[in-house]
Amino acid sequence: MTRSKRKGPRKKGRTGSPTTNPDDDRRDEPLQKSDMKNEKFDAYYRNQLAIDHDEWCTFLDVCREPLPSTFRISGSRETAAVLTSVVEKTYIPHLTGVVFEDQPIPAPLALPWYPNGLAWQLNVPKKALRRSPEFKKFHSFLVFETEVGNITRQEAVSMLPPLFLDVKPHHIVLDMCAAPGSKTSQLLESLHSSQSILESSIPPGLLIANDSDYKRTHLLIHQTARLPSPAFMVTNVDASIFPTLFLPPENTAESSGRKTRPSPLLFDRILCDVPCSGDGTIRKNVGIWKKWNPMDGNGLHALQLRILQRAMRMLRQGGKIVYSTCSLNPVENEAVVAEALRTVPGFELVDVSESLLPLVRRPGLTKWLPSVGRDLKYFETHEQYLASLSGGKGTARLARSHWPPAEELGLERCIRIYPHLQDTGGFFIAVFQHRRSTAAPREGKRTAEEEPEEPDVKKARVDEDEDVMMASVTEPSTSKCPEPGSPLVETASVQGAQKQKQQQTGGDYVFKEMPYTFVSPNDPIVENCKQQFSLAPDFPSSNVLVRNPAGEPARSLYLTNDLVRAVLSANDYKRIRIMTAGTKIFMRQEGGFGRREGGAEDGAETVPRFRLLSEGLPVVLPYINPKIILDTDIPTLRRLLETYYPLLTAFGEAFQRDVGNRPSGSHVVRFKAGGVDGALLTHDLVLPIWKSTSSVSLMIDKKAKR
Ligand SMILES: C[S@@+](CC[C@H](N)C(=O)[O-])C[C@H]1O[C@@H](n2cnc3c(N)ncnc32)[C@H](O)[C@@H]1O
Repeated sequence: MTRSKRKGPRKKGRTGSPTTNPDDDRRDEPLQKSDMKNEKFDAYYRNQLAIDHDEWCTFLDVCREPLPSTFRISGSRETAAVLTSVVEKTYIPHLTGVVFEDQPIPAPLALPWYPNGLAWQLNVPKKALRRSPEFKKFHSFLVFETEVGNITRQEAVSMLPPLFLDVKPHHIVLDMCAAPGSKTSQLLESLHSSQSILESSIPPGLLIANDSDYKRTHLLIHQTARLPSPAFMVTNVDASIFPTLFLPPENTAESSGRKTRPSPLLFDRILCDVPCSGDGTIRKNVGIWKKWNPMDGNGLHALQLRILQRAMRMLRQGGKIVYSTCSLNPVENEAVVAEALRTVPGFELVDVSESLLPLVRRPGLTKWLPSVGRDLKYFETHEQYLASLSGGKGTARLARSHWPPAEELGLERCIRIYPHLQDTGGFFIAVFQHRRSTAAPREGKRTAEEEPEEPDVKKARVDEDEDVMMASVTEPSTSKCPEPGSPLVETASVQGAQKQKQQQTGGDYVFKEMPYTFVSPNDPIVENCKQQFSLAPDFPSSNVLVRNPAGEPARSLYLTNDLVRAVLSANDYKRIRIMTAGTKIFMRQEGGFGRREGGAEDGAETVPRFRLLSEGLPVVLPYINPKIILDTDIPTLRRLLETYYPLLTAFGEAFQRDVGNRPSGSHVVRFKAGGVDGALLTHDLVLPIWKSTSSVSLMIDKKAKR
């Protein structure tokens, strides 16, 4: 066995991460193929997965092979189309038939089930990728486009849940266990699917991405930063007790001016990509070969179930939930799905056998046998298991729901992806639909009768308490995945429950983030920004917010859409533990003061100057008066990219004149598409600049400049 020479303590867990996620980019230490075996894994799954001996051998062989790299073209629709065509027409012809060190190297392959050819698989040894002249060039292209956010590395199976969720721009979406955010990014792209390369049309819908791990919410924020969205929020709560969110009371004609009660917010789409034992990632996390134990999955069942049940109670009628894991274990998959269907009425599994057709899959299991202990003791029924515990008196670790249900629930509609089917990791997906009641709901309007069984907060609490009790016999005291092979923490999760309660009641419990506060629409700074950029009268000034309790525009101004505004104004930020909301659009320029329009002529009435941020520009652009945008060309862009603060005199006459006529401060420039001296701009590029007395600077970050 090959071991690294690293001394000192081993990394905690399979990946050192609190959970397993196919997209966590850490791999275990290398392991020889001959060491890739685990008798328990073999014995447990050989009979569970309903595949014959030969196929099981192929399954294991593929598990011993490294996982191919996969990536998704993820920019706006136009960028994606341009890049796909570049890959197909420019790179693929050069990468076909390449031989490296006498080995034929396969060309990149479009994943046949991913819509519009936007996802690719690369089965190339690292050495060839870095050293073969053909692949080296392609590698640089991938690295560059990944840096600027047009390409996202993501495991093939991890791309599936968002596809099955089918998010539209008007949907209200919750991603319950979202960090580090690969699927969140995909959901965000769907929410913004109608946006073009230059302008974001603010989607009417909403995406809340949540994770209970505070540190990991920062990964989530970082990962989603390349698609700034006024329709996006990040929260940091335990998904199994995700608080009911409210919308403000409406003053409608029907209520004849009377204030109605706040209404609970129901979701159209919910993703439950729950923490799991992660043995489907064995090709990448080879340490699983050494540490695998069925108790890892047994211990997570209760938490997974509570997260799914909570999602079901927050879904509107007609809405969809995708439940997914990267585990092969039926106890974490079909057993959770079955118990959720049994306990929350009104739901069914969607038959997705005709969706994403080229995807090779296996149906969900209807029979399985849970196993207990390090020596894999199997029990046909829960009763037998209970009887085995010191004459029936021991503490139960497994619940009845670990075993298959007695009733027919359509579990074969679940999807199992095995590594050997199409050279991927292992994965599990179930798509739930909340059945509509016979009183058909009207599209886009959520009325009381459309609400699922449980918008009643009091009832939800009772159910949650029951679930917490159930968790006490089955669940590790932490909500994170146990280290594979580690003994389960079998004590009651009383502390966990107390912590959750504190969190639910908004107690001060370590939540130190600043609140978002809406700025008065007539605030002089907002007014000044509006005047400076000639913003159209319909610019949503009432959706501008800042991050401090006083609502003081001291540093940054953020913009949300109406729905995010509604959620922020009707819910205590501490109760829902808001990490971010909306998009940063303007930022105070240090040392800059401007005279307020209509103020005293002598300049006595001044306000701090704010500049437009590049990440906020696509959101603000539709409101900017086109007349104030400075049109220029590629040589100007080149000069601005090459030099940090080029003097005005360094530019062509026209640009010098146009900029020279403007006051110093923040401005917007459009670089027209076209080609000059071998440089080609395939589309117009609109970017912010800062003009000082004698120089101009492009206000984008270093990475983007590169
Ligand atoms: C499988 S990972 C999610 C991967 C993510 N969906 C993606 O695509 O990048 C599971 C996540 O659940 C989080 N988690 C664990 N317990 C949780 C809980 N009770 N509530 C919310 N999140 C939880 C973990 O911190 C982890 O980030």
